[in-house]
Amino acid sequence: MDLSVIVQIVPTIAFFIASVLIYLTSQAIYRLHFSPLSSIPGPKLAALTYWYEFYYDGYQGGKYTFKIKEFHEKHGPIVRINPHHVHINDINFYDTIYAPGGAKHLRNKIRWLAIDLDAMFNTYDAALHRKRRAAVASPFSKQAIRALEPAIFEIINDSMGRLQKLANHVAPNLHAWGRMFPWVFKFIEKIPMSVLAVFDKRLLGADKFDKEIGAQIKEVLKTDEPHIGIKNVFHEMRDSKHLPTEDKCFSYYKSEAASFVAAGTETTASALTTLTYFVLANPDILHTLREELKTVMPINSTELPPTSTLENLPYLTGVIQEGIRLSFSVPGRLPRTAPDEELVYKGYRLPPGTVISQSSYLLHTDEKVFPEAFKFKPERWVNDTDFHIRRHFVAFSRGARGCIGINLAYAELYPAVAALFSRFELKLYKTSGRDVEFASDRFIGHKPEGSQGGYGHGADVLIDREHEAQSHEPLMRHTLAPELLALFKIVNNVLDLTPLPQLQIIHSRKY
Ligand code: HEM
Repeated sequence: MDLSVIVQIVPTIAFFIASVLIYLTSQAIYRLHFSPLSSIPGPKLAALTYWYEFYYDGYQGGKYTFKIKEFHEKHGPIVRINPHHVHINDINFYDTIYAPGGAKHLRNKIRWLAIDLDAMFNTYDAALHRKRRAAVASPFSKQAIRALEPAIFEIINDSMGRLQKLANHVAPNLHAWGRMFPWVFKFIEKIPMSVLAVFDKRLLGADKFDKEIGAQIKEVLKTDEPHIGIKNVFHEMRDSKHLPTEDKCFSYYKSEAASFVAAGTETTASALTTLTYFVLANPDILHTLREELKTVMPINSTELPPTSTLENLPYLTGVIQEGIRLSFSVPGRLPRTAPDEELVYKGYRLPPGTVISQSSYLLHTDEKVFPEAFKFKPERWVNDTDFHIRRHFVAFSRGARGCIGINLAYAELYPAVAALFSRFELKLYKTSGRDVEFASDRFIGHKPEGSQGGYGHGADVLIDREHEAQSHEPLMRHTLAPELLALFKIVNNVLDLTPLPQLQIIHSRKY
């Protein structure tokens, strides 16, 4: 290059570098010394740059939640975890953030979350969210879910029957590649599933789901007339007076269906597999559970008592609560902002717009509330007569953005657990506590790399018949949860679609 050109561009480059340095230095000084959050305790590096959070969550893979726990141990109940985000670990301040009355506090973008469907879950505008949620509130109400009980039982009985039948057959153990590369979904969303299925036969299930769901939606969209008879969620949305007209379309319904599948399967399934592991790993727990179940249902019977009866069983309730608590389905920060309000926590002023969160992982492993927190102890719920630990239980979050599927989750779990442990004698096979351990927070809690849960969603619980360890082929790769969602007619065949936790039954016999 001509020397005169170099002489000309050097000052420009120097100016550019100097400007960047001045900008970064002034930003650093501001963040550390002048930001309204500068007095909040926490590591200086976290206050200085987002790269700190990214290092743990992006580079190390979902590890920041564990680091945040360490920050709290060192700095107390309030810490600054990035330049604009304050994390609090105090149940007494939980409702102030999440359930302040109405939808005053907005959900902030969940960092590193790959899925960005235009559905209720990802709606950040409070007014729009209210309308979208109101449109589906009724089918998720306790009353509506109760009305589905016969259908839920039918599906559970069907699943148990298939479990029995499948016990002597061998099925392939599929590993969806989406497990390893969740971001791929961002791209594949744009490509028709039928095209993708040509390249990966494992996506044939997804293609089938895509077509079925598409056909259902088209059918619903054929007319504007209110639906008579049993409604599915699409009828509910179409007939809703709350849902904005522009949402009453094919693409929105499809996004919402995908969001329900994502939010409703992995979470419930993870609770079911986690509790299955712990119950089978602890013969005393299994024994106590069965003894209690015997009081309301004959062993070996396909008749299930009403869910309301099962809900009154204290030990079964304890088993389910511990399963949900220790599955760490949604373990991390659920960021909120208070756009028009200054919040004050223990004298620390958090100006309007500050991103604030708490994490269920921290609250659910607080030794003062849950002694021996990582142990599966159903009795802690039985003895919770003063509702002390129930008050600290936030697996479903709270408030206007709390889980809409909570009633469905319990309506699935109670009869499923009752049926599973009263009808089958099961034994763990090649499964240890590590396979259900929470190792990485990717919005959904993931299991350790190399475990049965894989470095991805959910956990596999391998179950074996007591004395027949010679043939250990996995026979079943799903939990009941996805099937139960079919009740809403939004999912017909998700079993081969999603990288779901696998309940692999080697063999089972009647108990
Ligand atoms: C054990 C099972 C489940 C757990 C632990 C769980 C947990 C959660 C949590 C923590 C949230 C976020 C709330 C927030 O940001 O404050 C959430 C939201 C949501 N859940 Fe669940 N969930 C479960 C089952 C289900 C089921 C069965 C469905 C049924 C489709 C479902 C559908 C949803 C939806 C649609 C949202 C978004 C709500 C909104 O943005 O208004 N969940 N869930």
